[in-house]
Amino acid sequence: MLDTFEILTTSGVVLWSRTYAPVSPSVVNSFINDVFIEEKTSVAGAKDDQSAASNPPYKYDQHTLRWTFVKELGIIFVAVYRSLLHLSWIDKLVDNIKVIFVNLYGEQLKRPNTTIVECVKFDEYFDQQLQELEQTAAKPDRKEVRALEDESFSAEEPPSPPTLKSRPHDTTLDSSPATSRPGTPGANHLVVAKGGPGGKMSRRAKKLQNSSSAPVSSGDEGSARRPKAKAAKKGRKWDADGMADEEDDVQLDYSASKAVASDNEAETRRTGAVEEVDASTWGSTSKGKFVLKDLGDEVHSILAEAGSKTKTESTASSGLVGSGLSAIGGLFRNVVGGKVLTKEDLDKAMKGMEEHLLKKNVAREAAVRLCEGVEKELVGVKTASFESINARIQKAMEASLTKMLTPTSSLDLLREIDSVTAPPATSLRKARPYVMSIVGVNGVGKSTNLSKICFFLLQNKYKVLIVAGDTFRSGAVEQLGVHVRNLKELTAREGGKVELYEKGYGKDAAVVAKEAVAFAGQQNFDVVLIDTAGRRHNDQRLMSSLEKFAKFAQPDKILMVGEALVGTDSVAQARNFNAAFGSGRSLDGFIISKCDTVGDMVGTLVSIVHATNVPVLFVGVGQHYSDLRNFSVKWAVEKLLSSA
Ligand SMILES: Nc1nc2c(ncn2[C@@H]2O[C@H](COP(=O)(O)OP(=O)(O)OP(=O)(O)O)[C@@H](O)[C@H]2O)c(=O)[nH]1
Repeated sequence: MLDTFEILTTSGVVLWSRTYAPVSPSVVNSFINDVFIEEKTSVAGAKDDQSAASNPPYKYDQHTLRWTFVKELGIIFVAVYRSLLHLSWIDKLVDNIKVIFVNLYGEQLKRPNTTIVECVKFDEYFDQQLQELEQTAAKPDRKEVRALEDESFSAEEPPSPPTLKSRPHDTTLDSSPATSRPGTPGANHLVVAKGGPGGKMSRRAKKLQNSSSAPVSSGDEGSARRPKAKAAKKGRKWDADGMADEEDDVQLDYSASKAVASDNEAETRRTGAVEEVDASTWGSTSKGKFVLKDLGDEVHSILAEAGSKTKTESTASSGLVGSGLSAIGGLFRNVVGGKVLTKEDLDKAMKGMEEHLLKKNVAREAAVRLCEGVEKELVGVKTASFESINARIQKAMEASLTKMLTPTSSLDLLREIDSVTAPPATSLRKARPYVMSIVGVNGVGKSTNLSKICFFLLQNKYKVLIVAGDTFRSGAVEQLGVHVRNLKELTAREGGKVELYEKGYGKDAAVVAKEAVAFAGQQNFDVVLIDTAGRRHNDQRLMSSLEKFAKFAQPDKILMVGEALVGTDSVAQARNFNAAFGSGRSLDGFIISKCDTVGDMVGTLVSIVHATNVPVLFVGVGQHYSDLRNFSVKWAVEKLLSSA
């Protein structure tokens, strides 16, 4: 969609760029020449904070350029795309990127003798914004399609996932080449030299560098830019006895999957993906440890801060995303101020709120409970004016959601692990490995997210044993083996260590898990991560084996992976898994996977927390090892309350 984005000085020095499709250098050159040198399009009167939408688009050679600039710093932000396309979000992207970049590097660039500004981390911020805005923009299309296909569409249907993107510098989970967006060459993480000898990189030089490393155009840029569809994982069907209805009688032949694995490995080596992992792209150190960072929160707070500075601009016109509370406020226009609110006054508004939550994929029973909480908060409140009612309503909704989603105890995983693997000298407990197991229905992302957690632990230098506890589905052990090989390569230089414990197929998973935990103790592993077979939550027989599993493996933590796009089934899934481990044992947390595919329809996490009172620990936001985030209540509330 977007061909290239550049941040450059008015004299043509590229500070940072991201290229998705080759664009002739003459496009941006002539833009700079016409607009900033010859001033054919006047910028003299342009203000520092002029938004991209206020600047006339520049068109050249079938390309449209949307731009803005910061006069004080002499920096231009320009997005280039094919004129044939209509990118409704492009102005917002340009404006938000300007705000973020200036926030991050503005002060440095203002210093008189600045010679170097490291922009390595800016890739992440850019990706976050691009992904968020693309997803926001994709929503109306989905609705239109649904409206055409089915007039009676209900919010409980899972949304069709938007296209997935590859992050150029991330490590792919499946090791398949990241073809969707050609990677920005490493040198694009500019070391900006301002005034330093030999430090400047001209835009032209930059282009040459880009073109030498960017993939050759196929001549079909449209398709080249479209992410390659990933073959959907085939869900295994179970019969009444808990056996798979296919392949059972077949001699399991893993040669094919092994071939796939080695192909993937070869591809990984060829692309160098695993070589290029950079922990700083997703973790930040805290007391010497990496913590999962919440980029969305950070970006939103940068944007919100910038927005609050611009008092004259309304939230919508400031180009900020995620300003959902005001959208909800609209539901309550029927409420008048200056009176003590009664249940009757609020009835209509509560219905509107319920509908809104249903559209966000929140299960009905959870939506009803949330509305009750808000209503309780508001009945009896005396308000002076409409505005204050509005503010109270927004606050009450936010409070209700926040209360529901906020865990009641600390979820510091690393501290928990340390307390088990290295108990204080005064403790009577002996050091032992920390055991974690992952459960869930088929294909939700158990192995993938287990691997993401492992990557996180390896970044923190833990010694991890991954246990192939899916002794049932053909290929499951080999798939986990591929993850382990990738993780090994990734962390070879980091100091962490990971091994696979596997006993093939057909064995009792509970026994394998127990033996693995004992093995981990003997071999001084810090953490044992046990993968388990996917199972339907309403399959009594398969679910009952979880009780034995919990008894044998004695996990410190049992996490269930739930898909963000699952819909109303999430409540039953969460309840059944939570109850499957026998008396005295239940789930310890959820990982909500595939959040990147649902935009702001993140209601599933509300539904499952409501159903179980078990907290969400992590969210999966993509198909890379680094695409795991700590769950942020603020992030979720913002998404849930944004306009549907
Ligand atoms: N977009 C996206 N895809 C994900 C995410 N997590 C997992 N996936 C994908 O979901 C698919 C299934 O993931 P697996 O980890 O194999 O799922 P599983 O639950 O272990 O599958 P079974 O073992 O068959 O039950 C894979 O294609 C993953 O790449 C995520 O956060 N975002």
